[in-house]
Amino acid sequence: MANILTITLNPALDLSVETPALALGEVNRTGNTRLEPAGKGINVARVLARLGHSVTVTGLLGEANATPFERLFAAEGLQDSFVRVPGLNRINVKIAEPGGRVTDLNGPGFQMPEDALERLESRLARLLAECDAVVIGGSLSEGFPPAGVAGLVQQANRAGKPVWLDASGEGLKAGIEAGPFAVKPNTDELSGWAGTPLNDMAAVESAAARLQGEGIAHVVVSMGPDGVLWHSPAGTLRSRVPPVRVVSTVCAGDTLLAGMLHGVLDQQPAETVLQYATALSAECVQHIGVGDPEAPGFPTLLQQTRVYPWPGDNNTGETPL
Ligand SMILES: Nc1ncnc2c1ncn2[C@@H]1O[C@H](COP(=O)(O)OP(=O)(O)OP(=O)(O)O)[C@@H](O)[C@H]1O
Ligand SMILES: O=P(O)(O)OC[C@@]1(O)O[C@H](CO)[C@@H](O)[C@@H]1O
Repeated sequence: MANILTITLNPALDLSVETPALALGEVNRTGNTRLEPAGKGINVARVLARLGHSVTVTGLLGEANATPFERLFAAEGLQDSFVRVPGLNRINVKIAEPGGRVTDLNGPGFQMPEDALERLESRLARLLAECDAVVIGGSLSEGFPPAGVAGLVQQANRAGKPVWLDASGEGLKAGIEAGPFAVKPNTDELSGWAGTPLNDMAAVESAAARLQGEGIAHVVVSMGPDGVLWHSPAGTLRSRVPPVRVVSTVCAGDTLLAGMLHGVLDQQPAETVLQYATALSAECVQHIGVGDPEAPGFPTLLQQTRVYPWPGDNNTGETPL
């Protein structure tokens, strides 16, 4: 198993709320609610640890409400190497309605202190020497320069460590220019990068190919209920998820990324990698929180997840392997 470093620049406490159909402007009586330390890099770390990897979490962590994060890291066996900064980590609200509609209310996060990036870079100098791969996930806290993401990617590249990037907006653009090993945009993020709407598979495919043309080995496009399109050096594959009862799609992209990284590091056949990671993300959407490879229903989901070469023999991509 591998040593993996995940970087979260803007952690969050996720307040997940399951509610009957939301009535805006009314008092809504909710069902299950949960407050849990999160943020993309931390979510990815939790899945990787469940898959047996040794994981160090770093980035910037607001010290004013760090305690629940520290408890989670201890409980999940994650090595805590976060740089503490003054202020509060944001609270992100996730409203999950019947039928699987999720509304995210994501806050801006703490104001980044001037010396924080430098402190993080010097922390990374040591951490990079000890890891096999790096994940950079999520948005940037207030004042964090997008060029800082590029700097982190370059630092990892210089250390010879593959970077898996799951950012958005300007952070994603800057990170891509620095040449990560892999990126995992969802369709909206890919569309933002490409500067064009992606209304069908042909448009998604062509934007993903352009992105890979920037010198990125692996482009993993997550397409919600439409599965995944994966451009790798070995070719292009598409996966489709089995029908599942969706409770919350939050963390599905992080679970997918963790599953992909797990399989690629393990040098498994590409079809196996994508099938496993897609099935794990489908497991994730059936409950609040990250995907669970030990869930009783997971073997069935794995069996039902289809992987196809893209485009397929008949140019529809629908020929199962
Ligand atoms: N409604 C759904 N039904 C089944 N599987 C789903 C559904 N939504 C997402 N998934 C699975 O999870 C993967 C990741 O989902 P998505 O594309 O929504 O990621 P994301 O937007 O990055 O998510 P997040 O940022 O909340 O982690 C999809 O590629 C798919 O395999
Ligand atoms: O605001 P960002 O950093 O883009 O996304 C943050 C976030 O929505 O991503 C995770 C799900 O992927 C959640 O745990 C968290 O609240």
